[in-house]
Amino acid sequence: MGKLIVIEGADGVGKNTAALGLCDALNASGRSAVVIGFPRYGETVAGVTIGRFLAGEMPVPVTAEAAAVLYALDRREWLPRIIEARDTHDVVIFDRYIASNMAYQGARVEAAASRPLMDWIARLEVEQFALPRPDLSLYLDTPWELARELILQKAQRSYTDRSFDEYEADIALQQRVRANYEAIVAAGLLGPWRVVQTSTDGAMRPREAIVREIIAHI
Ligand SMILES: Nc1ncnc2c1ncn2[C@@H]1O[C@H](COP(=O)(O)OP(=O)(O)OP(=O)(O)O)[C@@H](O)[C@H]1O
Ligand SMILES: Cc1cn([C@H]2C[C@H](O)[C@@H](COP(=O)(O)O)O2)c(=O)[nH]c1=O
Repeated sequence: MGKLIVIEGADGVGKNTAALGLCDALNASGRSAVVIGFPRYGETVAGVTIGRFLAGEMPVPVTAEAAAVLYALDRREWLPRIIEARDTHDVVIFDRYIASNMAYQGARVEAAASRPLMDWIARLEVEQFALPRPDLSLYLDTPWELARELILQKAQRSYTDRSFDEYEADIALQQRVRANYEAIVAAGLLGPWRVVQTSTDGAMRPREAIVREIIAHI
């Protein structure tokens, strides 16, 4: 049964780039690896709905609880593929997983309700939806000014033509998301966790250096 490795962090911190680089490096070294990213835009009922609300196209407000259930459902709809990937590979790399839901939706409620919502999401996804726990999670720590520049460099997205989607456009939300990730890592929720500093002197480290550090943690 393959190991489950999660790459986490705020928007635009380089998760997808690191996940694909890690996958290539593992495959080149003779271990079979595959990347599964969430949300599954356009591929699940929940993923289609998530794309719509991130694009600002939902006719009704999407509360933190409603969004949390949709993101969890997106993973539950994809669970057979997760199990198949785990059964047929040495390593399954997730580009976002349950901690994304905890950090983001926990940032969309008032401070006192944040930790209870994060704990509720973890129970929903692990206990009710039977999603497997990660073997190791890596938090990519990228300064937010740099992450915003990287978001602008991203290729065209499937779900929106905007430069910043609804969550990316909200700078205060992004700051609370980062604080939540730091709290999740410090408390070891769905851990173990390792933190990877992705930049030096205000610039991104080369992708290969980030991947080497992640492999050392694995
Ligand atoms: N180490 C790096 N050096 C230079 N550019 C990078 C590096 N990592 C990522 N980038 C660039 O930054 C942009 C965002 O990267 P990426 O898509 O990997 O971020 P992400 O965290 O997955 O974003 P999102 O949260 O929005 O899905 C891309 O254009 C990518 O090529
Ligand atoms: C998986 C997942 C994601 N989110 C949030 C985080 C991002 O702002 C968006 C979409 O992710 P992307 O990497 O920019 O494509 O959704 C979330 O709140 N809960 C989740 O489970």
